[in-house]
Amino acid sequence: MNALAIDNLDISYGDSKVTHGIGFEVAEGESFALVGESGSGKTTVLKAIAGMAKSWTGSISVFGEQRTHGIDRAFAKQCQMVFQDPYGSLHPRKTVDATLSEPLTIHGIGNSGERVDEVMQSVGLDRRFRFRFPHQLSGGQRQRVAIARALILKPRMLLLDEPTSALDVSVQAEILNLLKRLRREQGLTYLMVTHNLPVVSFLCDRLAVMRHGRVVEVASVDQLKRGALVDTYSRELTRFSASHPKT
Ligand SMILES: Nc1ncnc2c1ncn2[C@@H]1O[C@H](COP(=O)(O)OP(=O)(O)OP(=O)(O)O)[C@@H](O)[C@H]1O
Repeated sequence: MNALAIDNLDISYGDSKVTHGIGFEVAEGESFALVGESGSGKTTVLKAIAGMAKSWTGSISVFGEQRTHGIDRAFAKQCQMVFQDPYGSLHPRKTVDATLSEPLTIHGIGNSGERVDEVMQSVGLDRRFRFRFPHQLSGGQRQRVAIARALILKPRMLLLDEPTSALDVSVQAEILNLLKRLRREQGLTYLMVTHNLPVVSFLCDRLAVMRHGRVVEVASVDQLKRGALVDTYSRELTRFSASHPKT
């Protein structure tokens, strides 16, 4: 079964249509990247899947279930989103413990103490951080908390919106290694938005290149590494990335 199947997806903000006939599929256990120029609609696609962009037509199916236009509990247990900026996405007045316990309370799951302990361990957060607030953590630690929050309900898929781009370069590799390990250990499926093609090569199996709200090419990471993308814009993007490796 596919983890995700998107077909003919048009997403709008008000009168402005942002994506046009988007379609791609992500297999269970696969790591799939959305790349392309700024404003091409990559984050908007993640938001529509997550129920945060409500005006769309077409079809979005997650583990065989058609998505509705909102956020529902059954979906939240299957699929969670991790945002770019861990500081902005964590409540400043909630401790790590409160942040991680909240989804369990909402879903009526007991055993909260043990589950929080277990998830903190799985993302490499020491116990001593459990009752700290976001401002008492480093950027990398905050992103570990955000990933832990996404994992606490044991979802099968993560939507990752540039999960390392707000972090110091020295911390980016740690978080990428963590995401790679978690995927292997938990059999997770990833759909990740990034500008960084080396990140795609490191963490993904396939990618879709987006431009002006359309998918212009779907390719394997092997093709990317061999410089064998075929679309003119995709080739420009890889050339640009090779000459500007840090962008
Ligand atoms: N909440 C919103 N209301 C209105 N327009 C929006 C909203 N969010 C995004 N847009 C517009 O939708 C288009 C796509 O934005 P989106 O953030 O999906 O692009 P992106 O490819 O993820 O860009 P980036 O790589 O810079 O993050 C842009 O023109 C953007 O200005």
